[in-house]
Amino acid sequence: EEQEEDVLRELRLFLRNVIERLSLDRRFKAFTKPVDIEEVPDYMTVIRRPMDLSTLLTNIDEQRYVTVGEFMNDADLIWQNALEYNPDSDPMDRHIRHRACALKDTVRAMIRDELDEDFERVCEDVRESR
Ligand SMILES: COC(=O)[C@H](Cc1ccco1)c1ccncc1
Repeated sequence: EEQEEDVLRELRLFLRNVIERLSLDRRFKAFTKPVDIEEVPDYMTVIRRPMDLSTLLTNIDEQRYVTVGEFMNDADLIWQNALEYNPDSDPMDRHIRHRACALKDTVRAMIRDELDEDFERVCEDVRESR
């Protein structure tokens, strides 16, 4: 009902703000758009579920996330894919893995510091009611 739509609207506003702030951080430039499969032709053979910040934003606008947990399942793909596709000891791989771990820690810190646990519980009740 209306109150449920108000909660989901507030969730989308919170998640869009998280994405906006991550996208402004220069460390996370490589994660802002899908990996270019012209530049990296084997990417789709290695990574089954590509994810990036612009796709997360599209998913938010398409109302795919009813809880922060559902959002985190997709957000985690960004850093998990980066660790999986760039596993070598060469400096380039180490650099993108360090940035992927920074992305993971930053998202988790934002949610821990800024998301009210009662609000997330209401979102989970909405998910269970559907
Ligand atoms: C999330 O980004 C990636 O996984 C690509 C993979 C990639 C390899 C070659 C071109 O792109 C990446 C981009 C920048 N620096 C390292 C790796």
